[in-house]
Amino acid sequence: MNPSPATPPAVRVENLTVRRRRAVLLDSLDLTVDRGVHGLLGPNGAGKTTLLRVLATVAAPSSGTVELLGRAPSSPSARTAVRRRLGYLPQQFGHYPRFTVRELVAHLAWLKEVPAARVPAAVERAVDRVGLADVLDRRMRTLSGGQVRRVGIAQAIVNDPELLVLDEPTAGLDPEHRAEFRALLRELGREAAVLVATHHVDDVAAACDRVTVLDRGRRAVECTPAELAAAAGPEADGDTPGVSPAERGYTGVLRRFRRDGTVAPAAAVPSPAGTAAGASGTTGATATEGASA
Ligand SMILES: Nc1ncnc2c1ncn2[C@@H]1O[C@H](COP(=O)(O)OP(=O)(O)OP(=O)(O)O)[C@@H](O)[C@H]1O
Repeated sequence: MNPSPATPPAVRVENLTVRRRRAVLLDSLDLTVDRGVHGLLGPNGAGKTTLLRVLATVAAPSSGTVELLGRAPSSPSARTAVRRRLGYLPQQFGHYPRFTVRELVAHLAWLKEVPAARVPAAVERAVDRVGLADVLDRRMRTLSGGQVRRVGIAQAIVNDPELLVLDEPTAGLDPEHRAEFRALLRELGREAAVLVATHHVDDVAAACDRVTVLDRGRRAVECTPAELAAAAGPEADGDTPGVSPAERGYTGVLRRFRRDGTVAPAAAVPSPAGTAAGASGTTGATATEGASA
């Protein structure tokens, strides 16, 4: 019997560098992402959006290797093939204010070449999954900012993508819908590779299997949320009230990375049971190298 060929990772990035004029936005980055939810953390300007734009095939790398769903998106036909299997919520989700929610999501489904007969049901399912079934036939211009963001998530998942790239999906969402979105993220991660950039460290702790912390275009660490929570070290702010273990771990990792230029994987590993900040699906592995309308 022939063994089945190994499935390539959804994302394989090696030595990725992105330069714009004289600035280095991403510096020799390595990243491998498989099925599950992978969080991307980092301060303003760290390069999260730049990385996600490359992974969504809307920005080109200056150098390095990028493979998405097993192929390099280096030709127009390869990019089209990848985009059919990709979902992307950009940081700025542009839309047509006069379209209804149904029309907008259907339009995006059409752009992603979802077979016409499947579009109506796919639209209703995607909109229902983000909790907007009751505004399906409302015009976009009548929605709140948080509702528009959720339509953005609906259009990203309407084609049941194998690779889902979400840039700050919870920006502007109220606490109830953020909690619902975490549950949706976990559900999506069972079927797809999901990359999510956020400033909500606790969203990562609650919904991600792995996390990468970027700083100034470089990777500070890649680990599980439990390892991040356990990595606070003396650099983080003690037991500041209101600061979660995951947030302390994030701060400690960043400060150590800036001081030493590296964060040893061992620093992120010790994770006695119960110290994780609600991490789900963590494997305990050591830190590894790893269209808007
Ligand atoms: N087209 C461009 N030309 C030059 N510099 C750019 C360009 N786009 C982004 N930058 C710079 O690249 C850096 C990384 O930006 P990026 O938007 O990727 O960061 P980010 O981590 O997503 O930040 P934020 O959390 O604020 O959204 C920033 O310093 C930004 O000013």
